[in-house]
Amino acid sequence: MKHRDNLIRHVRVTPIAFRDGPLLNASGIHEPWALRAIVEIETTDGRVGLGETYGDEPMLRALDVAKPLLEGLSPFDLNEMEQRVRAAFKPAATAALNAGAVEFTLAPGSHTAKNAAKVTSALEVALLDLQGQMLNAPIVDLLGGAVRDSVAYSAYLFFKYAEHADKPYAPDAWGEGLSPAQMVAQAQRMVDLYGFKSIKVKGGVFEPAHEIATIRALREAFPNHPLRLDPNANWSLATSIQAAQELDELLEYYEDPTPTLEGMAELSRHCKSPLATNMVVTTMDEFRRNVELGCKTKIILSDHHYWGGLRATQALGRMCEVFDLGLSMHSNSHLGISLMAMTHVAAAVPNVSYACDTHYPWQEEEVIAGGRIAFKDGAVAVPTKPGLGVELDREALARLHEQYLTCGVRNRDDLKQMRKYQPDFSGKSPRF
Ligand SMILES: O=C([O-])[C@@H](O)[C@@H](O)[C@H](O)[C@@H](O)C(=O)[O-]
Ligand SMILES: [Mg+2]
Repeated sequence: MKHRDNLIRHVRVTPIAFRDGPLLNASGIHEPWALRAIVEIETTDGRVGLGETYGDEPMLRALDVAKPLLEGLSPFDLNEMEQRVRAAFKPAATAALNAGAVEFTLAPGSHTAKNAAKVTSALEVALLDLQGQMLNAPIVDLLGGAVRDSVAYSAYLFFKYAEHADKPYAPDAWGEGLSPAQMVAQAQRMVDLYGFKSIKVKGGVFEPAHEIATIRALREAFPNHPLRLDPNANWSLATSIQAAQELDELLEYYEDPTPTLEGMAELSRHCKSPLATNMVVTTMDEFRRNVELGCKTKIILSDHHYWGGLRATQALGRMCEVFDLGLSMHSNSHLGISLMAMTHVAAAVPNVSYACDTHYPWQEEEVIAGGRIAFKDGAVAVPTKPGLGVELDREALARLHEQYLTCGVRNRDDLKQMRKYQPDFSGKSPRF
């Protein structure tokens, strides 16, 4: 049988909800349940390719629209799949879908532009998984082969409460993380458990002075670990400039302290730390505008989930090389299928020059067979099994789907959740 004789027979999307900690951020706080969608693409010979992506309602609807687009394709038709998805999700087509049925409303506002990229990515990973299984090769080999044996991740610290306001299950093992000393303890635990060699702090939560004090405490406790702070654009330009005077000595990079590309460009004139982003350069259009502004935002945090997939992330890597920009990797609450996809692509992009972000240590539950993916010395070994290298644990999938059905969360809303703790929480941004 020729590889192209094997066609796509069925696409299944299963929304899941898994436990997530009370992690604080600029918008508010994580809800007790994080949502993802597990994509399974089945071929005529009975193989199943896996993908993992966002599980909020607009994404589920977008995937519903995308399912029939795979009809008649082979897992090797990535370009044709992408063209079909682009045609179905270009703004006019999206408007028509939205007009057709109110409940069809896809991702709102500026995110509309990302619908095609998000859908392409979810499908591409599952199709690459199938290709790898058919060719008996890991995905990284389909991307040109690994340039490293393992992919380094950073310890991703969050200010956090000890437990959720709603108390839907027993508190996690991490305890409260509010004071600088508690954050040092959180970092120590994460470094001890996983061996991370870089540390990132999710900021934009407390007064900048408190977050700077936390970074100082971490610097003292971990003199050799590069440190990053990410206030998620919750600091005004003036606050970011002022904070830079102290942070410049302490940070490996200063991630999205202030909103807009223009704000970041202005900030760059007043600080020494390189500026990194996953907020102001999220599409090729924004990439071009960053170039027009003189590439003042120096490090791009790629994320295959919204950049359009693994091959698109490789293309982004090339673009960063051309414009002499650094490259790192962003994450959101995710499970092992995503971690594997991130690891394959990071292994195939030579200029991923920083340890990548991952929320994985915060997740207790899994949907893949064989237990949690291991970190050694802060890194995940590049998989060598065919395809993604992971299989679904069907019982776990059923359990996490049941949690989705009963948890009541349908769209992530960190602000609404925060108001359960602080009813007058404004959600104003930038707040400091
Ligand atoms: O999980 C969070 O709270 C993060 O704030 C996440 O939503 C961000 O997208 C992300 O981690 C970031 O680096 O901005
Ligand atoms: Mg960020």
